[in-house]
Amino acid sequence: MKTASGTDILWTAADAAAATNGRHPSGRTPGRWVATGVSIDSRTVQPGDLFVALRGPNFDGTAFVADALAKGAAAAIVPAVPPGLPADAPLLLVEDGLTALEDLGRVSRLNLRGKVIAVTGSVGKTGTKEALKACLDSQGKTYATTGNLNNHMGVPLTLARMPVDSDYAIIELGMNHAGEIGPLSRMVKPDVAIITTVEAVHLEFFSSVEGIADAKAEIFEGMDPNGTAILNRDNPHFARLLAAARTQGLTKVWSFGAHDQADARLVDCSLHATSSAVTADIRGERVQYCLSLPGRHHVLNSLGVLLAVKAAGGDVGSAARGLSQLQAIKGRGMRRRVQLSKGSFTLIDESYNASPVSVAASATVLGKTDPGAGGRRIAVLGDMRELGGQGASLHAGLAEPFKAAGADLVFCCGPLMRHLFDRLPAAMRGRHTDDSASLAPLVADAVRAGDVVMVKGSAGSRMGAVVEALLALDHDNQATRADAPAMAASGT
Ligand SMILES: CC(=O)N[C@H]1[C@@H](OP(=O)(O)OP(=O)(O)OC[C@H]2O[C@@H](n3ccc(=O)[nH]c3=O)[C@H](O)[C@@H]2O)O[C@H](CO)[C@@H](O)[C@@H]1O[C@H](C)C(=O)N[C@@H](C)C(=O)N[C@H](CCC(=O)N[C@@H](CCC[C@@H](N)C(=O)O)C(=O)O)C(=O)O
Ligand SMILES: Nc1ncnc2c1ncn2[C@@H]1O[C@H](COP(=O)(O)OP(=O)(O)OP(=O)(O)O)[C@@H](O)[C@H]1O
Ligand SMILES: C[C@@H](N)C(=O)N[C@H](C)C(=O)O
Repeated sequence: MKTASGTDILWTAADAAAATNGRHPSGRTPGRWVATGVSIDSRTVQPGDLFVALRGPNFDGTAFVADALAKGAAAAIVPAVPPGLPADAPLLLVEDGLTALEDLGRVSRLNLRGKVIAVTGSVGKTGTKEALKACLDSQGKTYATTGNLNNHMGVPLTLARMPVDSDYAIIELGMNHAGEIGPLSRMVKPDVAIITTVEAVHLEFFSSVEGIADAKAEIFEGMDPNGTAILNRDNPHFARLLAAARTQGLTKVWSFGAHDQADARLVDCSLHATSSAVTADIRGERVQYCLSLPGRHHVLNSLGVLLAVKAAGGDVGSAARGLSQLQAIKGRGMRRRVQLSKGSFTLIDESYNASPVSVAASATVLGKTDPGAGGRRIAVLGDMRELGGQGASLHAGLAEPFKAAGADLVFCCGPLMRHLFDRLPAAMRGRHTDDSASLAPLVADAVRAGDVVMVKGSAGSRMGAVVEALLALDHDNQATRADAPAMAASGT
């Protein structure tokens, strides 16, 4: 159903009331409103949204209903009637806001006519989700999780916003504790589920990486036995995940990787500074493509993407062409050329998140990127969070990847990164400070024309401050994307 201007109608008053068991506070019928979006935040609500009031650690969303309606929200779902609203305000009264959001999500999923591809894994969820979207957009109406909305609120919100006539829905599932993915999977009911990889990420609430594998395997819990599980054949936990899929009754378990028994098998690849040329065999179909993101890790993720496209009934050749159009996004590998008074330097912004495996992968990409004349390879690193008792050793262990990558200087901030800093050869040590705010000006002072500067850290380390300080050096404040042009490329 669409509005007169062609926008998808996601919810009518009657459908939302039926889904949530909600009622108008007056006891009358829920009214005649329609919603073209769903929001849980009055600060970003859009005209036509259905605003769902959640209770959080800092606020009670009910307090923002009037604001949401004033901004054009079509209606609000509330656990209590906010004071001061007219008696005919478009409200649905429910027991609990989050439960109502989950109800909307579940009903939306049941009504979907297309295929759902769910993505989890220790790293690469968002990248894989974005790649799937780019691959499937040309093949049918494709809907995907926005950004990183992957938790117990983000996933039902994502489902509640899903147009039910989508041909493909790509839903990201995240966790940092056991028992979180299972309920999300039962809500999402994936037709195809990918586990990108299992690594020491979010270790804090697990006693072992095997525990993380088991938590990721919960993604099978919501699947029908006819669904397809897609696993990383090169990962040491492959056998454990395969066994879990079988226990869940799944018969179709496909794998990807360089392993010679992988269903999507890497045949050949050459890695360059900003892209890779890949030849792969996807269940007997030979494809060659240019992947416009650098690093072997992205090459391996792309095999999982193509296999998922195949499992969802899409066209692999067309999907492979989509992989040449991907662009790294802010905080996740976006490259900028920053113009100084004389010459320029390249900034690789990886400030969104960090874990041992992803920092090591970024070090390799830094190593593949040749500095310009007189330039150096510089890494600027903030603490990797949520690693529990192994944090110190996992930070120190990053010295080897940066040495192997030929990094010239490493700047660090945060108490955990001290362990890496102390492990580096003296010549590689830039500076170490307590936090990103104090490191930012030191890095800005040190950088010079020709340098390649990679900035990475967990979100909580706020490495965006360093990125901002480097962008502020731009001579005319017009730093340009530097994903493809003019970057020096080196072969494998
Ligand atoms: C509920 C919510 O969305 N909160 C966001 C809000 O927080 P804030 O502190 O302002 O308010 P409250 O939560 O107390 O507010 C209650 C509601 O009131 C609304 N509200 C508030 C003020 C106002 O003026 N108007 C309002 O309407 C408010 O929107 C609430 O609905 O804003 C913060 C800043 O923008 C957000 O950070 C906060 O988001 C929370 C943290 C959240 O979890 N949001 C999800 C929708 C989500 O999916 N977020 C993802 C990040 C997911 C993530 O971290 N994933 C992990 C793995 C999962 C781990 C899991 N166990 C977990 O702990 O989450 C991963 O590694 O990927 C995202 O934002 O990207
Ligand atoms: N297979 C992989 N191996 C190692 N690093 C990877 C792999 N896939 C992606 N990465 C790196 O991991 C980091 C996070 O990527 P991405 O945002 O896609 O992961 P994510 O699982 O969505 O993370 P989060 O949920 O914590 O936001 C990036 O630096 C990315 O380059
Ligand atoms: C913010 C969340 N999506 C995340 O990525 N967390 C890890 C710990 C990080 O910030 O590196």
